[in-house]
Amino acid sequence: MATMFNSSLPLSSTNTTTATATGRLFLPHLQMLELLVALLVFLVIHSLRQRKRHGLPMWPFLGMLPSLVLGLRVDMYEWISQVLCRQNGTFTFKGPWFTNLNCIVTADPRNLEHLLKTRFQAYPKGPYFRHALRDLLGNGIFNADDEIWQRQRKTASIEFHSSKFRNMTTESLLELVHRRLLPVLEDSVERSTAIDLQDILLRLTFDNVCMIAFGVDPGCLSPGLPEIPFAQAFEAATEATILRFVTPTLIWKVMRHLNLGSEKKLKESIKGVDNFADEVIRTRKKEVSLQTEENKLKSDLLTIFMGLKDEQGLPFSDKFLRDICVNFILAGRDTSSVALSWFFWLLDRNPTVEERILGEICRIVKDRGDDSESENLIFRPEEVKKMDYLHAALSESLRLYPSVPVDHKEVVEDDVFPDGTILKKGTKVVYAIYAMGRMEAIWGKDCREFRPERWLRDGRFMSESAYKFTAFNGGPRLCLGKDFAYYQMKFAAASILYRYKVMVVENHPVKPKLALTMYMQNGLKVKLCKRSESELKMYHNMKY
Ligand code: HEM
Repeated sequence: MATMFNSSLPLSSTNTTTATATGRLFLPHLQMLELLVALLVFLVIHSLRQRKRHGLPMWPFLGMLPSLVLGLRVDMYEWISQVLCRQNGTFTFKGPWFTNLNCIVTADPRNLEHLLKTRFQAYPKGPYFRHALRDLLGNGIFNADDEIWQRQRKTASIEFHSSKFRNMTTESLLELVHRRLLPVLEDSVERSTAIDLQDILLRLTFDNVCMIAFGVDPGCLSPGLPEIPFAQAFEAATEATILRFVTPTLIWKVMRHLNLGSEKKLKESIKGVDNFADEVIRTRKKEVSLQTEENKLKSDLLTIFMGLKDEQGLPFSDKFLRDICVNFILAGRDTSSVALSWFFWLLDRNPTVEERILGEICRIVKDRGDDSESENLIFRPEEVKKMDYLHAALSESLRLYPSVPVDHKEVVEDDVFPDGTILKKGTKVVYAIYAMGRMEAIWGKDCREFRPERWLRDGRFMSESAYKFTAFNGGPRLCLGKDFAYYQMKFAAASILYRYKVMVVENHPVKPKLALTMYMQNGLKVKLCKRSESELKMYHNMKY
């Protein structure tokens, strides 16, 4: 037993020695582990406590990126709106240390007025934005600052307000709506098929803006809805350009140098855009040199800028002419169509608003005093102007679903916002237009309701401050196409609504797409139902 016991002693002593040695070996590891856990707990608590001060948790190295990623997975615009509401309208976003994602995000009308008007010179688009868009937009109005921007703005502004230009825009729209849009819609009724209204409206405005900028009609909105190489190249070029905003600058620059991935696609699609522009410019130059009567009557932007001289008294280069036209196409190609898509979706959910719009249209038609057949009825410009309720409903739709959901600037010297936010030179400023439409502090308790009446006083449309309703930007860079866009949307909407009831296909998923313009991610699938004469008569007699 003793032997057994004794013999077990050395064994047990060996065990103890081994255990002690192992313990000694493990102890530092255990302490390390404890230390790491403690550090982690401290970091989590510290990061989450930062949420109170900054609006979002701040993680070491990653900054606020994890919250942004979560926001992207749900609904980015709603996520920004919630953070801004919590932070009283402004917060500082801190990206990971290795990126250039740091920026100040604001939805405070006082700050908007400050950066868009009062201190306009201190808040240009800035080099970050300009570099990312340079390959596609060159030195065009949308992408220019200072004198280059000012000269284009002045010339284009004079043109946009001339009666010759206004006539051209209204006539080209009338042609497109009556010869192309309505037949395509009628065809869907006859065949009883659902259509993607967003796609059709995008085609309409693309053709329209090309007629305004280049004086040519690419024919996207034609029977059979053909694929047009220029439109496809333009679409691909904008999509590839947007990717630059989510890729670290150094990486997309290397990709461009090596002609890889999205940068390769961008190069190819820009070539497609340039080929089309070069051909149009060459042909127009020939026509201008022949001085034909038809040419003298042309009032598209290309023809107008061709007749002008630069500051040295020389004609503008072909590259500059191309930049001017491409920028206008980008500015006007999808903003109105996307706004109209959200508008028709909102009408589907708010039938009383639709009824009031129809009541207004029918009263205006009744005032004509003639027996215009509803099928062939063409709204006159003075009638479109009288449609105050429709104007209010479109503004309300843009308040909730602005075509440009966020915009941005870069401050060129140290500054302080009216709300006290301190900005260092070079800071990027994002103004959250979508969030502004959903702030109780700006629009009141019913800010999330679709209520066109908020825009009316005694039945007449009353505009809001451009720093509160920022869908068209404000200050010196206010959207140049604003008046035309309202005319275009009102004319197209009234022409459709007067003829058809637009019904969104049941269970069609509607959500915004993450892009520079707020498209509907899955388009807008609708079925149209023709309105009968008796239904229209009922609206003729409606009191509202
Ligand atoms: C619902 C329709 C529209 C909306 C919501 C809208 C909105 C805007 C916004 C937010 C900007 C400022 C963009 C920025 O500077 O970053 C802008 C600028 C501009 N828009 Fe519009 N737009 C619309 C339609 C149009 C149309 C149809 C045209 C032309 C035919 C047009 C021409 C322009 C131009 C040229 C600029 C640049 C102005 C400048 O920088 O001086 N827009 N628009």
